[in-house]
Formats: sequence, C-alpha cells, structure tokens
Amino acid sequence: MIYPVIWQNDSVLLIDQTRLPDEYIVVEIHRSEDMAEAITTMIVRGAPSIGVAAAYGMYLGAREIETNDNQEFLTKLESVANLLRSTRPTAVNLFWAISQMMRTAYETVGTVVEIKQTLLETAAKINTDNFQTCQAIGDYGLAALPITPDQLIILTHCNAGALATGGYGTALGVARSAWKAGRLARLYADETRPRLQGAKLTAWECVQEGIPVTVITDNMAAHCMKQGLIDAVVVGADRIAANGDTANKIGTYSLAIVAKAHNIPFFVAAPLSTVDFQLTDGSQIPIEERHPEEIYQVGKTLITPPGVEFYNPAFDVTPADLITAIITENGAFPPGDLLLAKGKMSESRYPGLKDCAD
Ligand SMILES: CSC[C@@H](O)[C@@H](O)C(=O)COP(=O)(O)O
Repeated sequence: MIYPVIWQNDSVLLIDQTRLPDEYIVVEIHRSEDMAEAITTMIVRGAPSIGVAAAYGMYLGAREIETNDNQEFLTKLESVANLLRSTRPTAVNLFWAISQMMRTAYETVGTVVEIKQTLLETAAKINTDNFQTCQAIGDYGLAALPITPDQLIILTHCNAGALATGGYGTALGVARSAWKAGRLARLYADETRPRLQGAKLTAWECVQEGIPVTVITDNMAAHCMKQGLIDAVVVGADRIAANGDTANKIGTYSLAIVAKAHNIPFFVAAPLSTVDFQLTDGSQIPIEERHPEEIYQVGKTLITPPGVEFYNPAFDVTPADLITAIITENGAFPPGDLLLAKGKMSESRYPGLKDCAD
C-alpha cells in the first residue's frame, strides 16, 4: 500500500507528488513552514492527505515553541494554525484537521511537554483513522455500485487514491475494493487538466497494484459514455455542503452533466470530515484559483501566444441533483440525506465534525 504521509525518525516523510510518475522521491519535512510550503506547492495534495499533512505540520510547529507557559504556548500555536490554514482554501479536511489539533491542545490537561506529545498522537490517529475510513468507503462503495454488468468499467477524475488520503483512497478506494471483489474490469482515468493528476497519479497507483487502467483526455468522457464504455463514475470531493453540492477537481461538474445525459450513475466518495455542515449549499464553498502557468506551460514549453488572459479555478461545484449517492464511512446516502449520515456521527470517529469549517 502507498502511504503519502509518514512519521519517521522525528520528521514527516512525504512522497513528492509533483515528481511522480517520473521519479519516486521522498521529501523530509522538519518545520511547519516547510509543511505549509509542501501543501501550497502540492508536493502533498488531495483533501484527506493535506488534512493529515497539516495535522503533522501543527505538531512540527508545536515542538518549536519554547515556553513552559500553557497560555503562551496556545497563543503561539494559533499562529502555526493560521499559517497552515492559509495554504489551500477549498479542501475542508485541512481546516477540520487543524481544528482537531487545536482542540487537542486546548483540552489536554497537562504541561506543555505533555500537550506536545498528545498532539503528535492526535496527528498519527488522524492519519490511521483516515486509512480505515477509506477502507469502509471502499466497502460501502462496492455495495452501492450497479449490479449489472458483473464486470464494471468505472471512470474517475483527478486522483482520489492512496496518494490523496491516509492510504487506500476514496474514489480509487471504491475501485480498489471492486477490483479485489472481482467486479472491476477496468478503470478509466481522466487525465485531469491542468495538473494531470489522473494521467500521472491515478495511472501510477493502478500500475503499482496491477489494476487495468485506460487514460483518456478530459474531453473524451462524453464520447466514451456514448459508446457504452462506462458503467459508473466515481469521484472524490474536497468539500461537500450540507445539501450535497460537492466541490471537487475542476472538470467534475461537466463529467456529472454528461453522466446524467447518458443515464450513468455518478458517485461521490468522501469521508464525513469532507462534509461542511456549516454551509447550506455549494455557492458558499471557496474555490481556489491557481497560477496561470499551470495552463500556459506544459513542462517547460509555453503553449499559448503572448497577450492572452487566463482563468485557472482549481475546483468546481457539482450540484447535488447530479449525484446518485455520496459514499461515506457510514454508508452511501442520496445527497439530500447527508444529515442522516451526520445523525450517525456519534458512532463515528469524527466527534469534531461541527468544527470542520472553523
Ligand atoms: C480523496 S481526494 C479528493 C479530492 O481532493 C481530489 O479529487 C481532488 O480534487 C484533489 O485536488 P488537488 O488539487 O490535487 O489537491
């Protein structure tokens, strides 16, 4: 299994996702500032992964605070939290994980040294919990997939795999579970312009595990559906509003529209920590805009003439009515029933959900 974020020998190891699939390079992170930079530059990316990375970033920042005074410690830790919060705006898992860490710091009764130790344990738990959560999502997702045909072809967008989570993956976790159960014939992966997470990362994960994968460019999805090549679409999410509207990688919305036009089920797979119940609908989700070089430059080659303008939103919002079901660790729910999933929260691992958009 692939683990994108690991704690080892007093530092955090990140698989550098900007270098895959050409090179497998592991980056060592010792300071919260470097973790913030790694999240911004997408060395680590994918909603749950950046939550895990931010949690460890909080610990790295905490261990540098030199004081025995609890109040002073908490004040300085707030600054670390603010730095990490400023990295990427859309994935709510980032804010959720930072809230979990701040809550731990405030609620731990003990010395500063003891609080620091508890923070490290909390970060590790967020990481391992996410792995287990993804396995549950995989199992529920497998049960939610269409019954026929027996051998399914699933289309996915971006990378919602092990690299994007504490391991296993959300959307790719569903495909992984289907593969293990003998129900997946092949995964189709949208290349996912502009950063190509599908072509580079999803395809790489599939090759690692022997899952048959076909990469298509984003504008081929409708054609493939019309040809009857796709049985279901499964994507991840960066933030889901209470009504089920879902922000995910740019291009997800158009994929949902063409899936609906072809009567193909469209699933969102995500942990409940991705649901922001404080937002009533998707119009309130902040959408990250990234540097235009992601559009005008491929490798080191400029692909557009001088004098043109660019617009580079990294995410879009798929309205709930285009989504067949949202697959969570508590089960698969029609988007309008997300509050039912929340109702099961007391049994879940996420008692801090209400803080997720702090
Ligand atoms: C399980 S990851 C779900 C989403 O975070 C994923 O689909 C996605 O959009 C990732 O965007 P990225 O910009 O690569 O961080």
